[in-house]
Amino acid sequence: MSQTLPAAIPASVFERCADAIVDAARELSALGWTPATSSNFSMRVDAGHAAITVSGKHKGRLGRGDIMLIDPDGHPVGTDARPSAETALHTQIYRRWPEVNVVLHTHSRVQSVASRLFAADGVMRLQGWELQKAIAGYHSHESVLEIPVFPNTQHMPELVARIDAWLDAGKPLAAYLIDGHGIYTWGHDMAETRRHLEALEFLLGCELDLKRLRAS
Ligand SMILES: CSC[C@@H](O)[C@@H](O)C(=O)COP(=O)(O)O
Ligand SMILES: [Zn+2]
Repeated sequence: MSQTLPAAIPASVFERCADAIVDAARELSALGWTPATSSNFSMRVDAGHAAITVSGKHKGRLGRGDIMLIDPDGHPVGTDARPSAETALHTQIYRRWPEVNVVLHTHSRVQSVASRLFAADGVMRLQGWELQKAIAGYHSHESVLEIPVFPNTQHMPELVARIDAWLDAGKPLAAYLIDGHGIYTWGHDMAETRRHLEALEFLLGCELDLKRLRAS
């Protein structure tokens, strides 16, 4: 894929973003969280652009050429490559939080099973776990961390509207699950977003273990 950059974006800046995405994708894939071309990743490049994974590639085997530039509406910039099918979820996050610079979406087994198990409640309520403090803004295990589970759909505007409705109701949002699909989380930078994703994977896994043990 060839990427022409707008004059305002130095090649080194785009390449730094692309490399950070490729490295994270490879590591998350090695954990088994991106099976079979699933998952997508992005990073804000400047106020008017984000770098995002192209659609349909195996995320464990990406190169710099598999990362493309989009505008705030998710349209390709300087390339005819096709951005992630879920680009609208990334641009929504950048629109809603100017301080967010990275979005990670994965499909781990734990995330997928948890999304199904808590879909009927519409939310997964986490409380009492020390690791909740790994999520920005949560300072105690006693806090309540709500992870909504939105119904899956191939129609992104529907999903975007549900997420907007949650936020417009004034509810905090650090991540969300999509039923039978996976998780989205975000952060100020790659390190913070990776921390969120790892913490959530751990917390979801603990909740699943508890459910299993209590049922036995
Ligand atoms: C291969 S199934 C997963 C996709 O449908 C989708 O949910 C996903 O995460 C990856 O889509 P992509 O368009 O490659 O970003
Ligand atoms: Zn997905």
